[in-house]
Amino acid sequence: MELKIKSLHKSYGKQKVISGLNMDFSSEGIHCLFGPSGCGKTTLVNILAGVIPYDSGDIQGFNNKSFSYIFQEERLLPWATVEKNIKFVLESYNHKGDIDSIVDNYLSLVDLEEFKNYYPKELSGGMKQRVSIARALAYDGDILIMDEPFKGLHLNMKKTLMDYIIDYWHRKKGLFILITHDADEALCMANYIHVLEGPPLTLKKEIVIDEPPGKARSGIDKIQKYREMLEDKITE
Ligand SMILES: Nc1ncnc2c1ncn2[C@@H]1O[C@H](COP(=O)(O)OP(=O)(O)OP(=O)(O)O)[C@@H](O)[C@H]1O
Repeated sequence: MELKIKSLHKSYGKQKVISGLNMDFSSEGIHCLFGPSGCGKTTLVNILAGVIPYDSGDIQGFNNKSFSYIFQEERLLPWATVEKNIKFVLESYNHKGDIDSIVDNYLSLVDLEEFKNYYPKELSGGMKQRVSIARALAYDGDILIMDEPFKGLHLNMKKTLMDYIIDYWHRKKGLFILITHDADEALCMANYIHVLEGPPLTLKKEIVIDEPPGKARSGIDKIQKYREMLEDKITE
């Protein structure tokens, strides 16, 4: 399946955030966008998901896809309970299946079953982030976009969710995009790491991990090799 960006341009006023970017997401896997704060990663995934427009260029293969999107900020509906926040998305898109049990399953995954009747303002930042993760996973779109999904989460919860998302990829396959600043997260989850800089957003290097998503961490020697490649690229 061709999933490509060709000669993409995007400016905010006079600031060129993306200027002639070419990237290829056609290979199945977890693709990590790894780059410094402000280089344009969120702008790029917002364009891919159709959240914001682009100025010019060609985006191939993304138009007819549905997206599950874990936004960097949790974007919950303030007037709806935790349960309704997830149900609302599933019902709006005529999700097939038993919506009540889907909601319960994902609330259990993020350890929030007891908070299903709470409103967002009654939750901590990390709890809101977990609702947002549950909502995106429950929606089960064609492409999963995760913009710093584990920021602020406790280590155990982060590990549970990383394992879940890796298993989920192995069941579903296709394209998952992970934005992170954390080399360990990138190395643990991804099999393609696009090392970026900017703005304007530029692809500095693509590291292909010769293992399926999640598998590189099974051997310390394996992960070390890729860590050295990644650290080389950061310090270059
Ligand atoms: N809506 C907007 N209006 C104007 N400028 C924006 C807007 N959104 C982002 N920018 C600018 O575009 C640049 C890239 O922002 P973007 O959020 O895409 O970066 P990022 O790599 O995702 O950063 P971070 O890792 O900190 O989330 C930044 O300089 C930012 O200030």
